[in-house]
Amino acid sequence: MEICKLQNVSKSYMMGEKVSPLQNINLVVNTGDFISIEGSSGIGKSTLLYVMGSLLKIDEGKLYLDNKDVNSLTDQQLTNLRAEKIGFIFQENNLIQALTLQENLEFAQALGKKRITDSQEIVTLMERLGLLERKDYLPNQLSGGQRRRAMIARALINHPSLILADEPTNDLDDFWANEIVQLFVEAINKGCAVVIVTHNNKWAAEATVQYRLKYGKLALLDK
Ligand SMILES: Nc1ncnc2c1ncn2[C@@H]1O[C@H](COP(=O)(O)OP(=O)(O)OP(=O)(O)O)[C@@H](O)[C@H]1O
Repeated sequence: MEICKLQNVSKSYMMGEKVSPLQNINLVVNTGDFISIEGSSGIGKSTLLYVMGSLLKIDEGKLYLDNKDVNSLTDQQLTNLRAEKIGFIFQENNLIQALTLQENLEFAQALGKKRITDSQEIVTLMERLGLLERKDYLPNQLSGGQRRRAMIARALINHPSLILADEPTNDLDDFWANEIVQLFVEAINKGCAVVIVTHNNKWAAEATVQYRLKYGKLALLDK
């Protein structure tokens, strides 16, 4: 099942000089896909992920999420679609600073498909991510790696159809990075699709489909 499609998508920034990180990009993400996108720093990987999640407006082309042309959706419909179907893992901390880790996850659940909080599910996920003993901590009281895992928990808690993860293994040692990849694989086996952006070849190679972004174009890498 197709969850995200980019059709001839281009995106530029104008800040004095024009930068065009995405030029005529075509990409289809289906349920069950595990896709990695590699590329050097500043090449446009985050831009691509933001575009895929419809968090950045594109200049040209079409974006389809859950088989819907995002241009045909109202802001509210798009907000609901993102909250219900997409789990974002940003490079920057997107946890709510005034809420504890547990409250952050409850808040995320309240915005999700079911719009109910399920404490058992939160406990199970926190346990898996080694965070249970930190459930009452505020985000800024967590270590960098714990905070990264907390951001991943927030993205996974609502069982999204699509996970868009920007450098998800940053701040993590090999043990936890491997655990995160395993969690992604389990989510994929339950019907999710995962797209990770990374400059780490080791974790990129865990994906079943690998792309490299270079000079505005996506190239498929041989496995
Ligand atoms: N809001 C913005 N306004 C102007 N230029 C931007 C903006 N966001 C990104 N850029 C530029 O677009 C290019 C791509 O940035 P992007 O963050 O997508 O790269 P990246 O591959 O994710 O980099 P990194 O691996 O370092 O995180 C960079 O040259 C950056 O300076």
